[in-house]
Amino acid sequence: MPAESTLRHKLNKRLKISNGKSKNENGGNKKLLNSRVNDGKLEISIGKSNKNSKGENIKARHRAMDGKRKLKSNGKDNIVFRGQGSDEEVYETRRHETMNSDRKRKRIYAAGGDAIGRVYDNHAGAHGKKTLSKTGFEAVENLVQFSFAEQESGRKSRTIWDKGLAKKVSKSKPDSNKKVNASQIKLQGMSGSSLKKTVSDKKSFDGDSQAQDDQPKKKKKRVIRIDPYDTSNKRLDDGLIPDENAKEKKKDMEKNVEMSKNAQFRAIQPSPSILSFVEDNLLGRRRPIELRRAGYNVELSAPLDNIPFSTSSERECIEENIFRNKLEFFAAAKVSSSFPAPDLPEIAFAGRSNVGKSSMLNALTRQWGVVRTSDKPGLTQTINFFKLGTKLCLVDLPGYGFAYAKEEVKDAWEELVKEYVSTRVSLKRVCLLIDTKWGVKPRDHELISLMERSQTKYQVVLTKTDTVFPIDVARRAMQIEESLKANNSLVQPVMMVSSKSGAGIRSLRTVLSKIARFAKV
Ligand SMILES: Nc1nc2c(ncn2[C@@H]2O[C@H](COP(=O)(O)OP(=O)(O)OP(=O)(O)O)[C@@H](O)[C@H]2O)c(=O)[nH]1
Ligand SMILES: [Mg+2]
Repeated sequence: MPAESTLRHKLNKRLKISNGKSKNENGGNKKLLNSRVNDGKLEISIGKSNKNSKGENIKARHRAMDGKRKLKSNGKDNIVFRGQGSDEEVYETRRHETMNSDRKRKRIYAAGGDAIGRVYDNHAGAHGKKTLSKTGFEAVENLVQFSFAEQESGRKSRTIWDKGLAKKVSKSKPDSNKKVNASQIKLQGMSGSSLKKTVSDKKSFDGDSQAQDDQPKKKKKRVIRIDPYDTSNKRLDDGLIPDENAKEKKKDMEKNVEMSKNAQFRAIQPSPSILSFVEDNLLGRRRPIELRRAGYNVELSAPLDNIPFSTSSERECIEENIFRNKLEFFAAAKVSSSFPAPDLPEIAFAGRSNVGKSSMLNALTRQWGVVRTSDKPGLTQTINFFKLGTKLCLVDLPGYGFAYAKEEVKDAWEELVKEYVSTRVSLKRVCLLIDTKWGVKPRDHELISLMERSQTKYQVVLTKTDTVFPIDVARRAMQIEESLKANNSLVQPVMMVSSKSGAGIRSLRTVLSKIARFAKV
């Protein structure tokens, strides 16, 4: 072992060499201020002179040196070597038993090539005065050896002597100017978990030491930063924001469901027969120029029906004789007991309110104004019976679903309609009107299942086809045909009409006139 004076000299030299940064910051030099051997231990004082290079007094800051890079020691591993100045840092821990019991919290920071040996004993108290046990002294010696060895040889693996225990620590290329962050640290025999352990060990040690208890403990203030826009930790019943979020989410979900329904609808491939029917009858939204090119008079109220007005002479143009007859209202019923005698075959028009039932009667017979219509749902509130000549009766039913009427009144209409379609003996066909835009709704399904049960023949008629594109008319027809394929009472195919443009009306007349021709009461 080198003489005490030699070591003191070397350590002092190292402290001065390493002091570049501190000097810049504080204007003072760190050095071994004092040392003495006391009771087999070397006591050293490390600090800065109060004078800078110009000779002016400055306040010494003992712990300022590389303060950011402190590594806390613990009770067991009470000496830490820190290598700095190359692109890795080396930590060496010393066993607890190598230290005197009252010298447990010693740390040595060794700064690699520009090694800074710092040994301090918190127990010693005063700033600047550090005591070093003999073993600690050896550590300093080893540190000096290590630093010199590294500088001189520049080896790729370095050896640290620590009380006869040699440890090899792999080292990448030495670069004393490069700063090293903690992630680059290679620690032999000390994993992250053991690092954590050192902290807890330190705590337990603190608990044992009476001297440590005497010292006031510094509590770090925990700063909690709250992000005002982050509602992830908010309780649901905390306020309005989560509720609003929930509502928005619900809306989004509903929108997604709606979107997926739309996507499903757009994926429907109509059959060639439906597509050709749509084109032949000029169904769907069409531009006037298109109708003109096809030979229709766009000045007429329902140009595609090609019949200008509703005078009897003009009605002679209707292909089907039965629809040339005058349409006459003869009975209205609010209850089943008010139904007229079932003398004529009846064709009824059912569907949701405002779907266009009454308008269809007018369009079929070309007699505008006989059946009252309105854009306000719920106009027709009774079952209205109309004679068409002496061979057929057309029945206008009240609508179901949304209507401007009281719930109990609407329920009564619905019950009346259900009773009529399921019990009326003279009823030969129910035209179930479906708005092309909206398709079949749950109330429609209710009526369909009722007609299936009562084996009432029904015909699906898509209305208001002029409000959607031709392809969507075809898709809707295809969709309904597909969904109702299995129903026995359904009369195929699905009809498509527009009372406004007159599209498909002639085809519907043809279908219905056959019923009148062959039906027997
Ligand atoms: N664009 C368009 N509008 C139509 C068509 N058929 C009917 N309408 C309109 O739809 C509205 C309702 O027509 P109505 O015939 O009264 O309907 P409804 O099914 O009898 O209604 P309720 O009697 O309330 O059940 C009216 O404003 C009509 O002008 C159509 O083919 N195309
Ligand atoms: Mg009506």
